[in-house]
Amino acid sequence: MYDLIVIGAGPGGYVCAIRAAQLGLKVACVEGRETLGGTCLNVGCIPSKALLHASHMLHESHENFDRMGLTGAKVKVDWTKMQGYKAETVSGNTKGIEFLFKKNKIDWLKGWASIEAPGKVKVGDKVHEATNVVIATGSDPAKLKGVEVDNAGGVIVDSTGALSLPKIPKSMVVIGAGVIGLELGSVYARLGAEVTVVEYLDEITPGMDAEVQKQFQKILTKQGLKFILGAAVKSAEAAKGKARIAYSLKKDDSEHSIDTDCVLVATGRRPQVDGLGLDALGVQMTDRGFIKIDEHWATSVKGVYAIGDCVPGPMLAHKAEDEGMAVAEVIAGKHGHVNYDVIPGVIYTTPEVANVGMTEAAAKDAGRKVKIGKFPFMGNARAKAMMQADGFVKLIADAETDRILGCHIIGPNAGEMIHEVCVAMEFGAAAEDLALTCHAHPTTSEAVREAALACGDGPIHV
Ligand SMILES: Cc1cc2nc3c(=O)[nH]c(=O)nc-3n(C[C@H](O)[C@H](O)[C@H](O)COP(=O)(O)OP(=O)(O)OC[C@H]3O[C@@H](n4cnc5c(N)ncnc54)[C@H](O)[C@@H]3O)c2cc1C
Ligand SMILES: NC(=O)c1ccc[n+]([C@@H]2O[C@H](COP(=O)([O-])OP(=O)(O)OC[C@H]3O[C@@H](n4cnc5c(N)ncnc54)[C@H](O)[C@@H]3O)[C@@H](O)[C@H]2O)c1
Repeated sequence: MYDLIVIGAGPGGYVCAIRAAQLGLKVACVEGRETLGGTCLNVGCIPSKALLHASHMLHESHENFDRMGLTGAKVKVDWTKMQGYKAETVSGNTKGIEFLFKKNKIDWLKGWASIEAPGKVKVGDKVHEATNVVIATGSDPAKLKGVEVDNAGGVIVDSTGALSLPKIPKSMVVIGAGVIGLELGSVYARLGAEVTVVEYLDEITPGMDAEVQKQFQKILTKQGLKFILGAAVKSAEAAKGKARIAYSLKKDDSEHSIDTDCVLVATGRRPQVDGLGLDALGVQMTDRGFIKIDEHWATSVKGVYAIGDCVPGPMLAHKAEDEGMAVAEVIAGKHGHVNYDVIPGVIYTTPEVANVGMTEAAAKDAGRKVKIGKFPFMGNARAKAMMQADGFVKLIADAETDRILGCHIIGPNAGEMIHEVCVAMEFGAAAEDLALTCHAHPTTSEAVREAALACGDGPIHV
């Protein structure tokens, strides 16, 4: 008999299991994959960042090394070796979780789970009992009507297939200008593919600050990505190692097609709850197929909780991790807490794009009077030395109280820099608090301080 069985060992599930064990509970975690770590470690965050890193290095060597006085033979790509580097990065991390499970005395129940009744989890032929069950089964790529994904074929693929293509395609069409489409589209553009992104909406990265969207699209276009916006994909068909994509433009309903070597379908993800037996158990779901939870991550069935990508909210590893820790605290009789207003989002392209809190439009829609402090990386010495001075920091503060409401960064190290704003927001800081904080020189973080100064008497370096 366990105190807790967690179903799914992604960032939500494995973090929940570890925290619960640290709090003294007897814990098991069920995982059907061969390795722990879920989507994120196996076919998501980690392998994509390995390919982004390697392809960024290649791009630097081709585009910037010579300008820095680094000359020599042109660096070439060994795709098999790059895949090996990616696999090693993944296995280093998944084995790390296995070690942490052993260290914390968490039983890994190998196989696919279903919930027979509250407190009864079936894995294979065996039913395990627990006082509490946490569902952390994550998400899968969403299907697109008229487009059949075949990852093994390597022509029409989703993100999982795109991480392991048999060869670098000469051309690629990405359906969807969201995070996955732009990260993996960037990888293949840097590796030499001609990449065209077809997006249904009139702008890229829906939900992001409008100024960042425009600048981001401009920079990616400069890097060679082509964009077809306001276009609804109707079908994609594979034949003889190639594919034809048909789409219509929303503005005039005109029909078009593109022939390409590879199609990446990146039109979002959907919660993965099949086979768990939630219907029979009476677990209430939302209209969009997510598990309904209350403010303590409890489902409608007593003793059954849910976290991560299978519940509403941003589909991000760190959001899942935070919920994992919080629900473990709740189950252990403590106070779990997640501040959903301060969850950063990062796109790991070059430059990186990072945000936290409200966009300018959202703040205004909510009836807030705002001050905007903007600072371009052109005025930042470190960014210039790194040859990455495109982009800016945009800080949004309440016009009356000066309290920070949000921050949007496009530029070098944006994904690291955003955290000083997250901490400031957690402490309820004003823009002036950031402006008065000494920042080391020369760092890209100085741009955040300058944006905060821009909310007051003005920045120094523009
Ligand atoms: C290409 C890509 C790149 C990404 N990059 C980032 C990034 O850089 N940063 C970021 O924050 N997010 C990123 N994400 C999103 C991130 O991967 C998810 O938000 C995160 O993995 C969600 O964690 P989770 O624990 O809820 O679910 P998952 O990681 O999906 O894990 C769920 C686990 O449950 C297992 N499971 C499912 N059903 C059962 C069952 N019945 N029995 C047993 N086991 C089961 C699955 O096998 C899986 O291992 C990326 C996603 C993709 C696809
Ligand atoms: N760096 C990160 O944090 C990171 C990286 C990768 C994935 N993720 C997470 O994974 C999830 C899925 O990512 P994603 O990029 O697949 O989804 P997304 O929701 O970010 O983007 C999907 C895009 O596809 C477009 N689209 C939908 N149907 C279309 C059609 N028929 N034709 C053309 N365009 C269409 C949408 O308008 C949208 O812009 C996201 O929630 C994201 O948070 C995060």
